[in-house]
Amino acid sequence: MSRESIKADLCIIGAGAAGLVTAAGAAMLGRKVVLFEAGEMGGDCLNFGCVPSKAILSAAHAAHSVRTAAKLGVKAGEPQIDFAAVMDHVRASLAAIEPNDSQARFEGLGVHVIREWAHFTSPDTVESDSANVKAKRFVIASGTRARIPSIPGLSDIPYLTNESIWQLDTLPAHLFILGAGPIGCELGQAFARLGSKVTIVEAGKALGAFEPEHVDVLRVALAADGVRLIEGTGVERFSGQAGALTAHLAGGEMITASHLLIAAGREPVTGTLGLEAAGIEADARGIVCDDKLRTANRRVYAAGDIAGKGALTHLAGWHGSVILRNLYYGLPTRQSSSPIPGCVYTSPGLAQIGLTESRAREQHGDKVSVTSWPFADNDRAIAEGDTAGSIKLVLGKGGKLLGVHVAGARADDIAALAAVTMARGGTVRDLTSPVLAYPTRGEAIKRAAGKHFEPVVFGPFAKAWAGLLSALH
Ligand SMILES: Cc1cc2nc3c(=O)[nH]c(=O)nc-3n(C[C@H](O)[C@H](O)[C@H](O)COP(=O)(O)OP(=O)(O)OC[C@H]3O[C@@H](n4cnc5c(N)ncnc54)[C@H](O)[C@@H]3O)c2cc1C
Ligand SMILES: NC(=O)c1ccc[n+]([C@@H]2O[C@H](COP(=O)([O-])OP(=O)(O)OC[C@H]3O[C@@H](n4cnc5c(N)ncnc54)[C@H](O)[C@@H]3O)[C@@H](O)[C@H]2O)c1
Repeated sequence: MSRESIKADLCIIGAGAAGLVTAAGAAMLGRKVVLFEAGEMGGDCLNFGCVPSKAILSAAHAAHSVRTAAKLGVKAGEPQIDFAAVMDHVRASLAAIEPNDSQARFEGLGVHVIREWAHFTSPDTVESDSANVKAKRFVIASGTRARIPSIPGLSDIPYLTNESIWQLDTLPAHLFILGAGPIGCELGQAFARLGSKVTIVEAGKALGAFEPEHVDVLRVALAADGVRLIEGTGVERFSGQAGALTAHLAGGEMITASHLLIAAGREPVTGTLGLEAAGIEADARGIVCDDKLRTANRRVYAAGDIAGKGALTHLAGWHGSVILRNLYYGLPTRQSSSPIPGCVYTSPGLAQIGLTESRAREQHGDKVSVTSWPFADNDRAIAEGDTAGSIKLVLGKGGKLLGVHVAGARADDIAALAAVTMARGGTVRDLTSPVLAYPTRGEAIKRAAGKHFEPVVFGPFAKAWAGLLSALH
C-alpha cells in the first residue's frame, strides 16, 4: 500500500490527555502537527476512566444521600435504582465532554489527525497504514491499560476491566473486584451504593500511597456501604463460568460472584510502537525518559501515563505543558517541578499532595512536624451531618509544606487550596494568612495551620506582650 509522505514539526502518538494538550498547544503556536490515534479520541480519561467513573459515582452518591437523608429529618426510604438510566447518565456525561477532545475540534486547530496505529520505522520516522511521517520532534503518549495478573484460571473465565465495565446493561448481583487501588475503591463504592453486593480482595493494603489513618476513614465508610474489603490476601486461582465465578483465596476461602472486575494496576502500551527502530528503551513502568521527558532518542519525548511517572490526567496534561515549554517557549522545565495532587472520589474522598508523613520522615528526619484538624470540629461539616475525616499538614524545616492530606467530603476541592500554596513553595504560614469564608470545609486547613502556631501565638511571651500593650492603652 502506498503511504502519504508527510513532513511535520511534531508527530504525536496517542490522543489521550497528554497527546491532546501537546497537540493543541503546538498547533496554536503555528507548528505543523500530526496526531495518531488508533482508538477513541480522548483516550482512557474520557472513554474508560475519569469521566465514566465520576459519572457513576455521582449516581451512587445520590443514592447514598437518599438512603441516609433520614439522619437530617428527611424520610425518603430506599432509593429505586434504574441502572439503565444510570448508564444513560454515564454516556451523556461522555457525550457532553467529547466535543472538547474530538477529531473535528483538533482539525479545526490545524492538527492533522490520523485514526490509525502508528509505529517508528527509524529514529525520525513514524508510519501507519496510510501515512509516513518525518518530523523534527515526536511525542509518545500511548498510555496504559489494565494489567491482568497471571492467576491460574483467570484466562478461562469472563472478566471486566475499566474498558468493558461501561458496557454493562444490568447491575451485577455480586461484583468481585481484584485490587483496592483508586479504581477498585471508587468502583467498589459506586456499585455497592447502586445495590450490588461488592467484595474487594487486595494483596497488600488498600490505597497504599495514601495516609494510613485517612484510608481508615474510607474503610469505615466502605464497610457501612456493605463493601467487604479483604486485605493482605491474594487469589490463588479462579474457576467457574459466566454468572458464577469463584475466587479461591490464599487463606482457603472461596467466594463466588456474578461478575469479576480486574483493577490490579496498569501496564504501559508499548508493544505496537516499534521502539527499537527509534533507539528508545522501555521498562515495566513505561518509556525510559528524563525529568524533561526526553528519551534516549533526543527527538522523542514521552508524556502521560507512558512516561512512567504516575497515572493521572492532570499529570498527563502537565507533561504536555512541560514539552511545549521546553520545545517552543525555550523555558527549561522539569516535570518534577510541580507537586501533583492525587484524589480518590469516594465518599469520604481522599486527597493528597506531596509527601506522606512516613515518606517525609524518611527524607527529612526529625525536621518533620505534623499538624491536623478534624472535620468533627468544623462547623460546616457538623451542619451537614458529615464529620468523617480530617486535614493533615506535613511540615519540614521552616514550616515548609511537604505534604497536605485530606479525608472527608469535598477533599478534592479543599486540596486545591493547598496545591496553589505548594506550587509556590509555600509554608504553613501561607495557609494562616488568607481570610476564608465561614462556614466552609476549607477553613479546616487554616485551623490545622493555625494550630501549628498556637504555642507561640498564645504562649507566655505573647501573653506578657498583650498584657503590656493593654496596660499602655
Ligand atoms: C477507571 C479509571 C479512572 C480514572 N480516574 C481518574 C481520575 O479521576 N483523575 C485522574 O487524574 N486520572 C484518572 N485516571 C487516570 C487517567 O485516565 C490517565 O492518567 C489518563 O487517561 C492518561 O492519559 P494519557 O494521555 O497518558 O493516555 P491515554 O488516555 O491512555 O491515551 C493514550 C491513547 O493512545 C492511543 N494509542 C496507544 N498506542 C497507539 C499507537 N501505537 N498508535 C496510535 N494510537 C495509540 C490509545 O488508543 C489511547 O487512546 C483514571 C483511570 C482509570 C482507568
Ligand atoms: N481518582 C483518581 O485519580 C484515579 C482513579 C482511578 C485510577 N486512577 C489512576 O489509575 C491508576 C491505576 O489504578 P488501579 O487502581 O488499577 O491501580 P493501583 O496500582 O493504584 O492499585 C492496584 C491495586 O491492586 C493490588 N493488586 C495488584 N495485583 C493484585 C492481585 N493479584 N491480587 C490482589 N490485589 C492485587 C495492588 O496491591 C494495588 O493496591 C492509579 O494508579 C491512578 O493513578 C486515578
